[in-house]
Amino acid sequence: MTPVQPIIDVQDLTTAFGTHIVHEHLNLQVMPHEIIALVGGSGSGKTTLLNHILGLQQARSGSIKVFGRSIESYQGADRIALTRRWGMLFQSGALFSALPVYDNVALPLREVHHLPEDLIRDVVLMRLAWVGLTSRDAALMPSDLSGGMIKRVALARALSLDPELLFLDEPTAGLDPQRSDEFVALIKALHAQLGFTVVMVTHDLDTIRDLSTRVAVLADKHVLVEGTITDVMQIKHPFIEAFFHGERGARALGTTAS
Ligand SMILES: Nc1ncnc2c1ncn2[C@@H]1O[C@H](COP(=O)(O)OP(=O)(O)OP(=O)(O)O)[C@@H](O)[C@H]1O
Repeated sequence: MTPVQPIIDVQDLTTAFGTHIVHEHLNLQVMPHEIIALVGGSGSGKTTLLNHILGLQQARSGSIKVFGRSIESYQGADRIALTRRWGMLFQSGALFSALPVYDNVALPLREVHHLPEDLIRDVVLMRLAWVGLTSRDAALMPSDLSGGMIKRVALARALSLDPELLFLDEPTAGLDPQRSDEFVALIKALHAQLGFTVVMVTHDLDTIRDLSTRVAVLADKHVLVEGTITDVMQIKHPFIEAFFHGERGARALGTTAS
C-alpha cells in the first residue's frame, strides 16, 4: 500500500525578520482530513508559519510542500489553481462591507471561473445552506449581520470553491460561548460531511478540545510537541503549564488545576 502523503509538509524551516529568528529547524506535517490546531504564545510565530505555508513569505531555509509540491514551485496559472484548492477564514470575517452576502460568497467563484450566473447562484445558495443561512440572508449587507452570521458568511465564502484545505484563524474569536459552540459544531459537521483538512490557529481551549484532532505547540522557535491534548499536557514547559494547566485549562479540559 502506498503511504498516505501529507497535505502540508514543512521540513527544517528557518524563518526570520532581519536578525530576529522566528522559527528554527521547525518540522510539521499535516495529514489528509485532520484538524490540526497550532497553539503557541503571542509572538511564537503561528501567523508567520501560516504565511509561509500560504507562500506569502519566503523562508530563510528549509522546505514547505503543499499537496506534494514545493510552495515556491506554484507560479502563474499553477498558483491560481492552488488557491482554488484552499479556503481561508480570517479572524474578523474580512467580508467586503460594500457587497451583500450573496456577492461576498460569489466572489471567489467569479474570480476563478467563468461560470454562468445561474450556476453561481446555485452554488452560492448551496454554500449558504451549508452554513445554515437562507436566500433571504443573501440580500443582507455585512453591517446588518450579527457576529455569528459574519463568521457563517465568511465560512460559506471560504468553502465556495469546495476546497480540500481550510485555514481557520481564530475561528471563534469575538463570539459568545453559545455562538462559539454552535460555530464549532457547524465546522465539525461540515468537516465530517466534506472531508477537508483543517489548519487552525486558536487561543481558545474549548475550540481546541471540541474541534481539533491534533495539536501542535509552537514554542522556542519550533514545534515543541504535537499530538492529542493529553500527549501535549505530559510535556513540562512553561507555555504548556500556563496554557493547558492551571484554573483556565482545568475548567476547559475538565482536569484538576495544578
Ligand atoms: N512583518 C514583520 N516584521 C517584523 N517582525 C515581524 C513581522 N511579523 C511578525 N513579526 C515578529 O515575528 C514574531 C512572530 O510573530 P507572529 O505574528 O507570527 O506570532 P503569533 O504566534 O501569530 O502571535 P499572536 O498570537 O500574538 O498573533 C513576533 O516576534 C513578531 O513581532
